[in-house]
Amino acid sequence: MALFTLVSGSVGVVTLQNPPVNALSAAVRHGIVDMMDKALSEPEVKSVVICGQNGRFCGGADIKEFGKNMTGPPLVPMIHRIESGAKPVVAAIEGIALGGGLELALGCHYRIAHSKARLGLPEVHLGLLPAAGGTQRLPRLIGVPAALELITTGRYVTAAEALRLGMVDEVTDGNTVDAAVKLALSVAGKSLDARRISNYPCPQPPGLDRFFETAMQQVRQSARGAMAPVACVQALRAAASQPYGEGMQREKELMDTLFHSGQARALQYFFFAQRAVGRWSTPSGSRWDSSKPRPVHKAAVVGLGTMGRGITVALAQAGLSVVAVETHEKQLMEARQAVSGMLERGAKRRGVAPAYGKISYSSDLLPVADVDLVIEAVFEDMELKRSIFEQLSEICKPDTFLCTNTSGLDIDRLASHARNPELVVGMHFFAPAHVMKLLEVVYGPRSSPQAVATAMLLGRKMDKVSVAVGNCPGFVGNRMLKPYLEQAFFLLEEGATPELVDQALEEFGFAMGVFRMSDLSGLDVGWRVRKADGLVVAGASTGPSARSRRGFRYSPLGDLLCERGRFGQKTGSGWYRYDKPGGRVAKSDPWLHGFLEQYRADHGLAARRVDQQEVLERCLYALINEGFRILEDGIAAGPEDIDVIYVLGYGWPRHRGGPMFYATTVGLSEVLERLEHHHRAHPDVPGLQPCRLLRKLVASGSPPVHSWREFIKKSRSHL
Ligand SMILES: C[C@H](O)[C@H](C)C(=O)SCCNC(=O)CCNC(=O)[C@H](O)C(C)(C)COP(=O)([O-])OP(=O)([O-])OC[C@H]1O[C@@H](n2cnc3c(N)ncnc32)[C@H](O)[C@@H]1OP(=O)([O-])[O-]
Repeated sequence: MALFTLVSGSVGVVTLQNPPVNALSAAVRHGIVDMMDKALSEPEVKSVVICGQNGRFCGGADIKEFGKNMTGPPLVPMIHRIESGAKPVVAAIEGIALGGGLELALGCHYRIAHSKARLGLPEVHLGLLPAAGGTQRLPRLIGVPAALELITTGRYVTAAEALRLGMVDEVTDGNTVDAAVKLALSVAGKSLDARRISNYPCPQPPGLDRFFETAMQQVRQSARGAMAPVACVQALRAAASQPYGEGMQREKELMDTLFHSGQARALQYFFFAQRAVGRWSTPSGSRWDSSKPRPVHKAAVVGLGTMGRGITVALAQAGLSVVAVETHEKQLMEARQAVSGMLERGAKRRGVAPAYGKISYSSDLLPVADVDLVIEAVFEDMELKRSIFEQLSEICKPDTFLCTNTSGLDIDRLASHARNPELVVGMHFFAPAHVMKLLEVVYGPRSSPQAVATAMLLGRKMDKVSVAVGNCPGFVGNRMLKPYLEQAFFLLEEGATPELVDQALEEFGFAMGVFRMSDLSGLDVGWRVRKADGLVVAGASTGPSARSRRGFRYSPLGDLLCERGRFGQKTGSGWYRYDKPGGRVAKSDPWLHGFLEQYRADHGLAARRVDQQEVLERCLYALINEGFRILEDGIAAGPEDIDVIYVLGYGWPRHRGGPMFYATTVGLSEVLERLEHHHRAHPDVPGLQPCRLLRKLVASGSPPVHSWREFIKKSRSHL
């Protein structure tokens, strides 16, 4: 819908009305066309202002309409009508002008933005490109290099940067609509020839061909198989080398290749999945809309190792007062310096002052007595964490929330060492904690709905995407990682190499394959967990028991490397070798290949050819299968929770939607059939035995992913 009002005697104000973001739904497009017709035809109207209701200009095309038959007036002619009209049109940009919303503004003759507004063309994040003239008008307005960067990254710019780029004509701190009306009054009757962007020549970057070759190379490399960024470069190429009309035709052709693509569906699923996880629920019935969070103004972080430092920075950047505690004086000094550096760099990136004053440091726990919430981030050891929780229970206020950053230890066991177990939840951050968007909020059977709600809201305040998950070993992310890693080890035993496995996973879209990732995070991390689980037998022999644990297949390959001090990048060698300890560039290691051959010989294993398809099936389907078990156990409420965790925390390629969504693109019956195939070949590997929920979904005709939450609720009693 759109509203028309006449103000100051001669300015027609067209207001978009579609809360919460005034998306350009069919109804809104109808409204704009009708109100513009009215404004352009009524003689007393000399100029027009377009604005959005509720202090938001427009969030772009209505993404909810994409999967359906699109009706209503198309955007391109609607915007062309505004641009070619005889009366000046001013866009009053408050809050947001994104995607089709910015394209609408680019069709106007003038743009005024409020100083807090954000502008951008984020279509690439939805697997699309700006298809309402954005790829043709923006480069004509701000130049090809700047337009290319904004459109291929989809990043938002502040009003200040938009002014610097020439994207807007004015920025105001006051009432934007009033300022726009004032401008509209001042330009009424003036010629618009120089204000119609589509008539502008597109400035050519020097060495046009070279420029676009380089751009395409860089975009292909960072896209890792995503189609939309590549199409964006092609559309901008057309803008730089063809007349506007032909460029628009090219933009349409490219959009047609993207709009119905699997990648676009995956990325739009992921857009809504990130919003769905905020509507959390637990098997015990606690829910996001019935659990009232308690405000957290002052927090404490106990343990200032790598994670503790990142969490401290994220809290301070979110505006909280933080007490940062580290009992080792030397570590406290180093942490203080590191935190200051991180604050400074973060502040520079965001154009704000560093929040040094928000943090106070202490070498003992006493100063945490008055905080609202504590996040414990000490070394991953149950005994150490138990003593910290007991001390905190003595020192803290009775209603202080006690949270732990453990990446897999039993939350409820820790809660039993707290005075008020109901105030204990896990807040599992991902390294680097001040950068990674994901937060697993882990509730135990005794965690109160208010504790979960408070941690979820605090995560959002720290600009994280919080996902509520149940308590079990490894929670969701690390629990699914176990069968994924296990299969990778087994494939090495059967003849694969780390290079082959990693290449398959990286071509699938992961930033790093499983073995390069292990070298980065440190092989000793997994080794410690396997030791704690009683799986490691030092100096494993060559007999059959060496490759079996509790009756199931086990590969000691990772343990054997750790026993040789090969922890990965930090020691200069792991699955790959590096120039020096801490080196980042992985190189094939002849020693490792020799070691694998000897290992196979020692265990009577015959190497065979392993192809990329098998790598994907064994590693990804085992991970997905564990995802179904997690849904069956109620540890995650829905597939969106798992997919958001894997994309934001474990590098699953976003343009594949996440593990559970990906299973639907392959086809659940295909995933089931392949798991059965591999389980027949490896009956001693429970990770390959298809989960009952998967069988049930296939038996029910593989219902669409968005219906699984209800399906699981209904069938939980039978599972
Ligand atoms: C032709 C043209 O070239 C092409 C093809 C396009 O234009 S493609 C479209 C391009 N536009 C975008 O990519 C912008 C996407 N939106 C955002 O980035 C953010 O939403 C936001 C605008 C910065 C607000 O953030 P927020 O944190 O304040 O609230 P929220 O929770 O995110 O959103 C609040 C509610 O609004 C819903 N919503 C937001 N944007 C929407 C949109 N464009 N269409 C439909 N619904 C939308 C969202 O699902 C949520 O719903 P619910 O969960 O409550 O039911």
